[in-house]
Amino acid sequence: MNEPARAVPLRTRIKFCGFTRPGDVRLACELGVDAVGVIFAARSGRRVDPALAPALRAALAPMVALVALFMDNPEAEVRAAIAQLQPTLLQFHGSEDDAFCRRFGLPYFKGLGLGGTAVDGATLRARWPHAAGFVLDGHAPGQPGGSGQRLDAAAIPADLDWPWLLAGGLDPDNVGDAVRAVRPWGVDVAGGIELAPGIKDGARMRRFVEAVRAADCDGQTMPRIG
Ligand SMILES: O=C(O)c1ccccc1N[C@@H]1O[C@H](COP(=O)(O)O)[C@@H](O)[C@H]1O
Repeated sequence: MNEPARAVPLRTRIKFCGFTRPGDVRLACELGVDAVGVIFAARSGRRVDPALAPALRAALAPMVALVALFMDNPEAEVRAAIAQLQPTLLQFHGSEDDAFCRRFGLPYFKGLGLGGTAVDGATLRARWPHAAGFVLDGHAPGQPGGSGQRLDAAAIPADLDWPWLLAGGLDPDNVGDAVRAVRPWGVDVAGGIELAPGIKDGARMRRFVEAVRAADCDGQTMPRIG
């Protein structure tokens, strides 16, 4: 008899965010991450000038997603950044509504600070019905991400039946336990793999990926086919 489908993902997706150097992008791709993020939010120490974006894109390996991150940027800025970076996905981390997020014709993730709040998955899906996924961060609503604040597992909407990334204060030493505890669809990290804002640390990137893959192997059973 077939075993029921598991809600637990067999492989946790990994997004590394806040790249400013092509060499760091190249190494992240070699380490096997699913996505690399470039930040255009004004309130970020990792903000990239759109003129530097083509060099980051050129460093990307085939089959790795490229994410452009915004936080309440004017539409013209979003369009200019998209033209330079040519991302595969957008991430909006401010007060953007669904109509704004979808007007660029690319799939988007909505980033949300859930610190000190309770929200259910049905509400998120109703507010951003075209979101390809959500990034759930530990900082307070309205604040920029990349703050290093952990997300309380109790704040994760139990009914969210859509791709979502766990974010906020993850690093190579805590990500394995975080994955085992909440089994997110994916994880998203900026500060925990850096030497300084926007300057990635190769050893930390490698240890982060290894910790996620080790957690993926724990307690997982492959679904039986046929
Ligand atoms: O990283 C930033 O500077 C940033 C600024 C504004 C909005 C979002 C931002 N980053 C996002 O937050 C997560 C978690 O960051 P951290 O690991 O806690 O440092 C990061 O991956 C981005 O998606």
